[in-house]
This record gives sequence, C-alpha cells and structure tokens, in this order.
Amino acid sequence: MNPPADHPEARIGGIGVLLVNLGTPDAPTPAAVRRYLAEFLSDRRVVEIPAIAWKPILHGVILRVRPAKSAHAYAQVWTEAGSPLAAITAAQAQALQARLGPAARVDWAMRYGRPAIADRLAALQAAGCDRILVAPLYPQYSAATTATVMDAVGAALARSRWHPALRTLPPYYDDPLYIAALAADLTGQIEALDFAPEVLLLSFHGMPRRTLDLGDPYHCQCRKTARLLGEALAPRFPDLRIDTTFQSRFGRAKWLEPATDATLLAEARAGTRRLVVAAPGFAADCLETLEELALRGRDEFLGAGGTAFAALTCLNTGEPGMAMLEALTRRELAGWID
Ligand SMILES: C=CC1=C(C)c2cc3[nH]c(cc4nc(cc5[nH]c(cc1n2)c(C)c5CCC(=O)O)C(CCC(=O)O)=C4C)c(C)c3C=C
Ligand SMILES: [Fe+2]
Ligand SMILES: [Fe+2]
Repeated sequence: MNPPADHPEARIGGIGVLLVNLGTPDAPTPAAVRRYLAEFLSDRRVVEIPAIAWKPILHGVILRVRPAKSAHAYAQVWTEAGSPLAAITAAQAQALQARLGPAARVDWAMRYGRPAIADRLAALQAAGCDRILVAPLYPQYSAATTATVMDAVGAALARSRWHPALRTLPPYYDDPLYIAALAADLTGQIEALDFAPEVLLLSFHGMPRRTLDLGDPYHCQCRKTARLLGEALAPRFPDLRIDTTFQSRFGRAKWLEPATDATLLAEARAGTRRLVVAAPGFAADCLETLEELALRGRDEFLGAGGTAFAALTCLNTGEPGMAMLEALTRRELAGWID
C-alpha cells in the first residue's frame, strides 16, 4: 500500500506495518478450500496430535470430506471483493495507511494462503522498510494463532541475509482502548436494533480444552475481555444478561465450553426470545461470524423458539476499531515515528 501521494517530499518506506490475520481460501471452491485447509491443518501448533496419527486422518478423511462442505459455507458469504476476511483485512490496511500517513508503509498478509507473510515482508523491505511492526490481529493470544504468525516471520527471516528490525503488536485483550472500542461499537449496533435483546452472547473461537491445561493463555484472555466488556456495557444496558461462549468446534477432542450452538438452543428452550451475539475475538468478519453465527446461529435460535436474533458485526473498518488500531500501532511505533 502506498503512502498518500500528496507528500512527495516525505521519506516513504523506512517504517513498515504488517497486519496479519488467519487466512482464507482463494475461492469458494472445494479445490481452493482443500489447498487452504491442507496448509492450515498441517501446522503443528494448530493440530497438536503426533504427525504419525494425524496425517492419515487429515489426508484420508478431513481433506476428502470437509472441503466440499466448507466451500458451500464460504459460497454463502463470498463477496465481489473476495473472501470477507481478506477483503476486510485489506480495507483495514488501507484505512490504517490513511491514518498514519507517510510516516509508515502499511501492508497486510494472511498466515495461511495468500498474500503470504514472507512475500509481504519481502515487499516491505524492497520498498525500503528496515523497521517493521508485525501486527497479528488477534486480541487474545494463542499458540494456534499469534505464535504461528511469528513462526512464519521466523521462517522467512531464516532464508534472508539482511533482516529488518522487528517489533510485534502484543495481545490487546484487556487494553482499555480495545474494550472502549468494542463497547462503543456494540452499543451503537444494539441501539440501532428494532428489538431490545434479553441476552448478549459474547462468542469467541474455541480451542481444544487441552490447550488450556497445557498453559495456553487464550481461554483466560477471552474470559477477561468478556468481563471487562460486560462491565463497560452494564451501565447502558442494565437489564441485558451477558454470557460467554466458544464456537467453531473442530474434531473429536473436548473443546472449550460452553459451546455457542448448544447455548443458542438452550437459551431458546429456556424461554429467551430476543438474543444478540457478538464475536469480540475476531478483528474482522469472516466465515466463522457470517456463516456460523449470522446464518446457522440464527436458524438454531429461531428454530428452537426464539423470536428475534441479530449477529453484530466485528470492529472491521468502523471508526471505533480503526481509531483503536491506529492508537495501538502508534504506541508500538514510538521512537520509530513521532
Ligand atoms: C480468532 C482466533 C482463532 C482461533 C483461536 C482459532 C483456532 C482454531 N481454528 C481451528 C480450525 C478452523 N478454523 C477455521 C476458520 C477460522 N478460524 C479463525 C480464527 C481462529 N481459529 C478464523 C478468523 C477463521 C475464518 C477463516 C475465513 O476464511 O473466514 C477453519 C476453516 C473453516 C472451516 O472449514 O470450518 C478451521 C478448520 C482449529 C483446529 C483451531 C485451534 C486449535
Ligand atoms: Fe479457527
Ligand atoms: Fe466454523
């Protein structure tokens, strides 16, 4: 992404910012989804089962069955600009570039699929960036997400002679800037609804329960985000009951609980009629929010007796989220830019 063209005298390059999110297929087709899942699910940090046991399952079962099912899900949310996750991440990079101006060059990459981290790091260096802030857009740290970004950066550096100086954006799960951005964004969305929800579910992406037992901080960071966000929303919505759930269960192992889908059914069956769900752990809307929550979640809740449902959007490129990202970024760039 080029700095604004109206600063011809400014030193462009120099400082780079690389926004990174998880990754997504190139197309909503079984072949493209298979390529993406093969890369993603071969990562030893994502599936922590010994390779000798996992490879036959991955290649013999999962990559034969899941691509068609997932491609159907992707097709339901695909946009003219491509996969929502890629399109929104690109738009976030463009918006951050406009906010930072010529002080830094902003680019974006996907951990799995394209644009690849190694390619965009090389592009930033080719553009003259010798100091780069790598910003994994995960508010809550997990080995399966945040750490894998730095694995990819490390792998790229291992092949390179001339390294840039690097900084990384820390997890921001309890940062007042993040909590305030979420509170402002969700308040605006809830106030704009044509119904008054009884329940707000804060749905985070799940992880195998075992990762918590092994010391991954992800679960605790999700819980803290939810507590702080609940405290921030309570004065404005004193009658709203706020609950935390975990979505997107994958595989046979026990995952973090309570599960979002089971909770949607349980709420409706227990008499809750009006419910909204938000996904504060996702920086951008993606398959997991647009298909799993907004489409399937709606069907689950309304099918079990609910009468009003809304899936709220992620921070995406809205003002609260971009102001937060600019502030978080500027803080990490201190001493590099003024
Ligand atoms: C926000 C943090 C995320 C964590 C933690 C996470 C862990 C995790 N995910 C899987 C398996 C899958 N995740 C998939 C999609 C997906 N996951 C995240 C984020 C986190 N995952 C995002 C943003 C997305 C959406 C990608 C998109 O293209 O929009 C998928 C692929 C979709 C599907 O086939 O259902 C899988 C598979 C595991 C196993 C895991 C923890 C170990
Ligand atoms: Fe995931
Ligand atoms: Fe999912």
